[in-house]
Amino acid sequence: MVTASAPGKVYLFGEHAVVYGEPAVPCAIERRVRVTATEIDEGLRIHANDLQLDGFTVEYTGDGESRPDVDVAEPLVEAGMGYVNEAIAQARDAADAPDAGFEIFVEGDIPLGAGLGSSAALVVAAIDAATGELGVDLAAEEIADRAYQVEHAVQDGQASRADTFCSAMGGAVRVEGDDCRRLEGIDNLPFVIGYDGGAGDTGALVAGVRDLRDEYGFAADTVDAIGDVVREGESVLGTDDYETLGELMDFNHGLLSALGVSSRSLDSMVWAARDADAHGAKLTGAGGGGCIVALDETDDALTALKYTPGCEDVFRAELDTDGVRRE
Ligand SMILES: Nc1ncnc2c1ncn2[C@@H]1O[C@H](COP(=O)(O)OP(=O)(O)O)[C@@H](O)[C@H]1O
Ligand SMILES: C[C@@](O)(CCOP(=O)(O)O)CC(=O)O
Ligand SMILES: [Mg+2]
Repeated sequence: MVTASAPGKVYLFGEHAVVYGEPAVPCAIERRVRVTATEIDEGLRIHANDLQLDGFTVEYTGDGESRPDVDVAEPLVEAGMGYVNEAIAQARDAADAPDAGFEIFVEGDIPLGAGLGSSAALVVAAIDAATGELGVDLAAEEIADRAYQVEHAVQDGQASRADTFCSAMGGAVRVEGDDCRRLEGIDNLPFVIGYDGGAGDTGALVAGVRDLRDEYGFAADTVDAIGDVVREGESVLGTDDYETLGELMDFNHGLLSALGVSSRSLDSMVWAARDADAHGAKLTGAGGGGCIVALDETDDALTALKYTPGCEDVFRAELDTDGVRRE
């Protein structure tokens, strides 16, 4: 039995545009998904108690034939199970053990579908735990690469390497196309997260931006402009110039909003944080619903968000310098 864990992340800058080759800077946070893998004779048995479909907790045998005993639409079940199935396929491939069976337990403290990268953390931890159980130790870079293949497959062929690289390596990272690197010397940034209790469908939101970009030249320009914001932000990263960082986060949110991926509750949390004099605030991840990230070293944004209608939870997120690790 091997247990591995991997962190979630917030995007300081650059989500969505990173799918089209612009740079992005995600930062790993101290919230994790833990996966325990035990080799069994055959098949795949998954216990994912955090995964609630219409109020049911799901347990199922991922052998391609049986399905959860719940009355929900097949596509929902497939979407929910796709990450673990594909991660285990990667682990079998990496360990050259195509027939290895697994019992998998998943649990974590990252809200699902909320822009904090729970999918990447799940896939990274699952690949490490399952290969570890088969006696194979993959380098973090290889886990990142295999986890990217999984997100790419599950998100219908549209994904960047950002979430999976960040989760595997930890810390603040910079991703531009296939060029992935860790950023050294980044101190803990004063991140405050607001969570509306909702979720967005990453695949559908990414597809929406792609369609806008195909239809309108100015939407393509908006994606390019996000890249410009990231490049500008990089020049002050690692300094204590939170004023400029915050201003650029605000700009980044405006551009994401123009691309149609914000929502009323995300906007109202962003404005609550700004009204409380946070340096800046933006949605994080795919959007549609879920989380915003604000930059504020005081308790003002935290307190304001606590009293913001539509904000269900608010917490500080510490930068996690550890990526994937065995527990
Ligand atoms: N703890 C978990 N247990 C089971 N499935 C999980 C868990 N964490 C994440 N997932 C999978 O990842 C999906 C969320 O991924 P995604 O839509 O990309 O949002 P995000 O990565 O921002 O959380 C969930 O719907 C579920 O399929
Ligand atoms: C929108 C995107 O840039 C980030 C998605 O992040 P999350 O799954 O919403 O945490 C997609 C991607 O990079 O693959
Ligand atoms: Mg995700």
